[in-house]
Amino acid sequence: NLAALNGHEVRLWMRSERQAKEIQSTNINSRYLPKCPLSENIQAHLDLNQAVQDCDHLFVAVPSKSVRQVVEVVSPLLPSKTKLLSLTKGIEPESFFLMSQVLQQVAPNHSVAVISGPNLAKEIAKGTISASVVAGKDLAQLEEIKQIISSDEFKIYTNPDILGVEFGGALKNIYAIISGMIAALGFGENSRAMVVTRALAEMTRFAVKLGANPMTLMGLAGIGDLVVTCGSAQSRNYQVGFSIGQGHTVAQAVSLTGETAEGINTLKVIQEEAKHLNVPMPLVQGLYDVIFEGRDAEDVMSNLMATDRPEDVEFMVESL
Ligand SMILES: NC(=O)C1=CN([C@@H]2O[C@H](COP(=O)(O)OP(=O)(O)OC[C@H]3O[C@@H](n4cnc5c(N)ncnc54)[C@H](O)[C@@H]3O)[C@@H](O)[C@H]2O)C=CC1
Ligand SMILES: O=C(CO)COP(=O)(O)O
Repeated sequence: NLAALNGHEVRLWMRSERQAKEIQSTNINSRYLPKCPLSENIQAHLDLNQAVQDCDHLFVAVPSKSVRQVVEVVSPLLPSKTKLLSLTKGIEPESFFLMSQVLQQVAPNHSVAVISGPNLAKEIAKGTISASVVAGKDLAQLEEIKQIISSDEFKIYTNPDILGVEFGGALKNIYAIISGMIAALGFGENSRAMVVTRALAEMTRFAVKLGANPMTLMGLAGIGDLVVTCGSAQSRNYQVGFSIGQGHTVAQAVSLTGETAEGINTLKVIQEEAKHLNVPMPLVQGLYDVIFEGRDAEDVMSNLMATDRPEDVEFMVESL
């Protein structure tokens, strides 16, 4: 919608004929954005071939579990000029690939960039002021993306560190679940602030182990997204955590949101990889114990910090 409001022709590929017809006739997507009239520059298409014909930029915004299968279908249909942008925040379990790595593998002859940051979709659709960070090797592509979706209400920053941007966006969903869970358990604002701070330490520790720049996690894709997702009941991951804290099972909690909550899948992948790489992540392990080992949430959260490292911050910036 941001691109369409800037006058660009936007084609939305949809599987539901009812939803496509609704958007074509009313410019409303009642299933996901019921109160946000969409730009008339958006055309809904059921036919993927039509949707990507002569396409300059392909925005991939499906859940991480679907990215590979969708891009495998669409890749052969793309013109050679098409550049790919991933909006998806997740990690592929089997390969431990980030979304940019999946896209690069499936569409090796196309430029790939990623976008992430504090971006609750409904607020962006309502035009509230937001910002995102884009990362990628093709600097022309980053500039084009800025031109396509920037506005007075939506600012785009750039960062060369694709790993840091993608790990920030994927890992923050785990901590949003914890934040919702402790809110439901009656822990206070101080506890949330401690969780957010220690989450940043864990995310940075892990991302740096995988080659990211620690300073990237101090930006929109790290602390920015962590703050909004851990602090807002609009976050589906926060909602899932809150429901779990109320005593619902994970399956019940996920179905209550009715939308995608990437944090459950990301938790499984990160817990396993952190153990394999010997990266201490007590918050990740604690949530894993609650969700997959059936440990009592209150006990786990109360004892959690006993196992954390004593340093407040680990990545001291050398004197500038
Ligand atoms: N909703 C938000 O506020 C934000 C979401 N994201 C990320 O965007 C990604 C997608 O999540 P949402 O759009 O929020 O989820 P959603 O559950 O709201 O919508 C997912 C969309 O993908 C479609 N879809 C699912 N599987 C598909 C498949 N195999 N083939 C074709 N279409 C398929 C669904 O029909 C639906 O339209 C996630 O990784 C999420 O973290 C990123 C920033 C903000
Ligand atoms: O990524 C998001 C905000 O930046 C959306 O968060 P949820 O997926 O938890 O709703």
